[in-house]
Amino acid sequence: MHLVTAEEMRRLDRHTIDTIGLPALVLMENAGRAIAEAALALSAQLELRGGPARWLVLAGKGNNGGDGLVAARHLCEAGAETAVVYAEPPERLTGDAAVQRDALARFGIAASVCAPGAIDWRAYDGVIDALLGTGTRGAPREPYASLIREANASGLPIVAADIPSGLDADTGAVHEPCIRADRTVALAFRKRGLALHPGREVAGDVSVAPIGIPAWLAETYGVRAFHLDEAAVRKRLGIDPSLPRRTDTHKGTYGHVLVAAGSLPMAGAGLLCVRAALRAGCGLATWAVPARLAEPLLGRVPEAMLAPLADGGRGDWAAVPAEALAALCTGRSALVLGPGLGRFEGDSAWLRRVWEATAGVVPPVAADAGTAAAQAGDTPGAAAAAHAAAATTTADAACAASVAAQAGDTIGAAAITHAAAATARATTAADAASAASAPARAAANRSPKPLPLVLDADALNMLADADDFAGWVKRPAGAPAVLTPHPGEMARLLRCTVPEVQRDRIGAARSYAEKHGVYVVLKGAGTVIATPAGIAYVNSTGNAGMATGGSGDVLAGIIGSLLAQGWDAEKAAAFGVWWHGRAGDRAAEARMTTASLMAGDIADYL
Ligand SMILES: NC(=O)C1=CN([C@@H]2O[C@H](COP(=O)(O)OP(=O)(O)OC[C@H]3O[C@@H](n4cnc5c(N)ncnc54)[C@H](OP(=O)(O)O)[C@@H]3O)[C@@H](O)[C@H]2O)[C@H](O)CC1
Ligand SMILES: [K+]
Repeated sequence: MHLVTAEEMRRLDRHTIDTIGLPALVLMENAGRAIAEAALALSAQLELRGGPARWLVLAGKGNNGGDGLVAARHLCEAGAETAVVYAEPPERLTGDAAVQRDALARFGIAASVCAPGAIDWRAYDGVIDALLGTGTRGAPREPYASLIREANASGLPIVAADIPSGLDADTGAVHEPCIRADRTVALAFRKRGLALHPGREVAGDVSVAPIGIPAWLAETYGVRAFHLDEAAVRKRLGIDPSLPRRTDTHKGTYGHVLVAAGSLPMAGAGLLCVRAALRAGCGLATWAVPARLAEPLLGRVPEAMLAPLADGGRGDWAAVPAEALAALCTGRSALVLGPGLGRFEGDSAWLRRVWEATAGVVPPVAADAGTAAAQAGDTPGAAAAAHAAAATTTADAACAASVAAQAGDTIGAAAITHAAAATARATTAADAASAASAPARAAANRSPKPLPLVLDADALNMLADADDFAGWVKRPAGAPAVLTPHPGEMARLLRCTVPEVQRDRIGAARSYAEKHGVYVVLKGAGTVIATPAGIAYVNSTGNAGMATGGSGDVLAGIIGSLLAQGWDAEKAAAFGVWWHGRAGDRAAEARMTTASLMAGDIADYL
């Protein structure tokens, strides 16, 4: 379940040898035996030509090579025809690997030294790659490089010891050349590079073999990266993926998510997000949209409620005050903001007001009436009043009234209805404001209730453009922020390049999460989830068919829905990502090719 770096592995290795007292040769013996067992299991599946399986072990000069030599012995004992090719003259082997070299010679196993082009690959049924392990630095040099190329070209099944030779154990970067394994037997712990792309593609089926290093040692040494598979979902996150429910529950038990998403050219983003949120189990979902979109969207998701926000007839968010959205948050249990939102003038400051309102801070409002109400501590009232002040049409003022009403704020609603009437009488915006301000000012003294927030898509670009993010209010424990950037958005947030993000995805997500106290979901193959406490998960589910428009909107809806159901952010983000990938895999299985996958299919297979 843990994902370790080469350096962490060395420390765990040393502790086991020096403090626990298991000799390194014991670890190597266990390692080699596990590799041999994996090879034998693979032979059992292969259609061999009748006789015993013929295995070729490629051995480097380090301990990875030593593991291979042990595997050769066990294969031989199990009746397989086994030969060893050393990448370097065997006298260069030292320490435990040299012990194994000598034992191998006395065992009577055929061994030769590599001469590029001299191996008759047709004489074997499979290859054990024990050339390079966690001691690799940079791209394989000769003669390792030639052996790797020949092994790949042989078409024989390859079992890699610990990692495929040529793979960067820490980052998942694949050097040229790199072994393309059918199976990898990771020793003691899965190395990070086996979970991260592109390393994951060259590793084949990965299994983790216990070799005598206790799993708890990883915790002691502060290993805080995890492979997110079903075992981790169950054991580490403590989640039963069938999400059983108590019978004596009702829709109110499962939270109410508010999705603020969609604009004229991208209304579908909101549609996907809301549908996914409902499929992910929230009791209620409200979809806030620019008012112009409301009518065409009526009935498209009959299970969700629509909350039209006065938009001056534009069909986008440019004229929607942040306070109007903040007002809608009252009575909701999570907000998803961003899918299909678009960009507009002053949007970073707009986002800050939503951020602060959802963090429990009274947002500063533009209009006098709003300011007065805000000073009275009445956010929905303030928002409604500000909204009304900004309203220039009867329709917008009426829309503001509906916002206040939906927020459950009857005083604010009354204020706005008042304002709407004022506007309808063709009075000025100032009249509307003053009509609104009195009742709003009289509103009860109460602080806005903080709620969890998911920021996706353009909301992330707004955040990236905010020069003052470090100064934004820190979110209280019950109102975490989950950010779901793709690598481009992550690069903008970190002010670096996409290749820099991709070179160290765990580091990128983790550094931003720790610095800003947020949860980061860095999307892409092997999605990384990072927490403010420095814990990171690398997801194991999903497929390339999910690289399609709307897939991220579905994910944001799932995470928002889980947050609305009261899940803590680490579980909501990690399980949400795993479930999203799992649904994508199930959807792909139902089609002829992953290429046919559409984002809506993912929501359908939740
Ligand atoms: N996990 C455990 O506790 C155990 C792991 N075992 C296995 O040991 C390896 C790590 O072994 P190590 O000896 O540290 O390293 P390698 O075998 O990977 O590499 C050895 C030498 O290879 C040379 N090297 C490094 N980079 C390159 C390169 N790019 N091209 C060619 N050669 C390279 C380097 O020698 P130099 O002379 O060049 O410095 C290395 O010394 C681990 O992966 C497990 O398989 C134990 O067997 C059991 C316990
Ligand atoms: K290897």
